[in-house]
Amino acid sequence: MVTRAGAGAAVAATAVVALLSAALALYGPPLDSVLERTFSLRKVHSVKDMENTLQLVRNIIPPLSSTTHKGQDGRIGVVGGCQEYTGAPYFAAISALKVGADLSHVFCASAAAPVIKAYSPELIVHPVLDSPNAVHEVEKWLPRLHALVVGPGLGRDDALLRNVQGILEASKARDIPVVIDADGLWLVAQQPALIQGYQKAVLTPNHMEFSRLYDAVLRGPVDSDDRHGSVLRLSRALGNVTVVQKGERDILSNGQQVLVCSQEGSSRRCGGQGDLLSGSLGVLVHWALLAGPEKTNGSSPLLVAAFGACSLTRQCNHQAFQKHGRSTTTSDMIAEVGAAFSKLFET
Ligand SMILES: NC(=O)C1=CN([C@@H]2O[C@H](COP(=O)(O)OP(=O)(O)OC[C@H]3O[C@@H](n4cnc5c(N)ncnc54)[C@H](O)[C@@H]3O)[C@@H](O)[C@H]2O)[C@@H](O)CC1
Ligand SMILES: Nc1ncnc2c1ncn2[C@@H]1O[C@H](COP(=O)(O)OP(=O)(O)OP(=O)(O)O)[C@@H](O)[C@H]1O
Ligand SMILES: [Mg+2]
Repeated sequence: MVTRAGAGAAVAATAVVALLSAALALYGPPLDSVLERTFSLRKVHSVKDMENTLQLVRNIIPPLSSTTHKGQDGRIGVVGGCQEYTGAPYFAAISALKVGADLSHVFCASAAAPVIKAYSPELIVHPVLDSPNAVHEVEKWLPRLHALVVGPGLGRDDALLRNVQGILEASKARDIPVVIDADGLWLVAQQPALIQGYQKAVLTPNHMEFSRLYDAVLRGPVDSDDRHGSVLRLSRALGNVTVVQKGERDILSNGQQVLVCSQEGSSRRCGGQGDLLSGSLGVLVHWALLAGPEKTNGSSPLLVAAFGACSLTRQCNHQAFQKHGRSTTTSDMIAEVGAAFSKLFET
């Protein structure tokens, strides 16, 4: 952990922490009161809160043990990858493995499959997403998967999106946690009802994806002076689905709590960093739900998982930038996952 490691101010990480107890009603108290309490707490407790939230992340990480069998620490599926985009699903799926999942599957369009297979012998790649039986082909794997990451490199082809809609519906019916990113968010912006109220969904929009979703769900533009309120409002409007708005600081909310992650990264903004985040989050969501709220001290397991994935991605970015500067790419960041994970979580 950075502060304990003595890096002190070199790493600015801030979590604005849990505001309200689990006893809150579904839609919680008025927005203003949540935000007011968020910021008054934050002024006083930011560094302590950061440390406390990272401790909650540590609590959900399963210990390595000689008695666990292959698969127990996570079988993750990434739904994405088309003719244009093969890097994004690879980055997400390999990140899940590097964080500690045992098996990582990619369900992609047929044109993307040989390319993704050639990047890595470690991934299990299914060329099914553009098949007429796509939903069935993915559905038969669902009982063996702990979490899905939907959207990296998916593209916006209507036929593929229709199949992904079916896959999302099948996943919800089985109560499988889903992280929705990239073009998966495009689909959700067209049909918010797809994830409305699904408590095991986490959305990870970047700046543009957030604006699009906000506009689709709340029928108005984002107030750029009020990012925290905007994230809280979107989460509530979606029925308390967890939302992670990525940016200079990552803002996370489940409509009841707001967390802020400003773990020090770098100024390098190469493509693919968000894929590292969503792939890592797939594993952490599984671990957090397995651990349950007693390990997260009453905080939402999904929020704790999301805070962990944001901190880890930013720490990877920081470490890679120290070595490679302007030439840093997402592959350099993935090479840092092990060391970044140890630094943040294995103290
Ligand atoms: N190597 C690959 O295969 C990669 C593929 N990717 C895929 O590319 C597809 C499209 O993703 P995009 O992220 O481009 O989505 P969008 O097509 O919604 O575009 C986002 C746009 O927002 C802009 N933007 C980002 N942050 C901004 C900010 N703070 N202020 C203003 N503008 C901002 C970006 O420049 C980009 O043009 C997805 O399927 C995604 O997964 C990306 O993940 C990158 C890597
Ligand atoms: N201005 C910034 N300063 C520091 N970190 C940032 C900044 N913007 C984004 N990040 C971090 O970069 C990571 C990816 O966020 P980004 O907004 O680039 O996602 P994305 O556009 O979905 O990426 P991708 O190219 O993979 O699709 C997140 O961990 C986020 O915290
Ligand atoms: Mg993205």
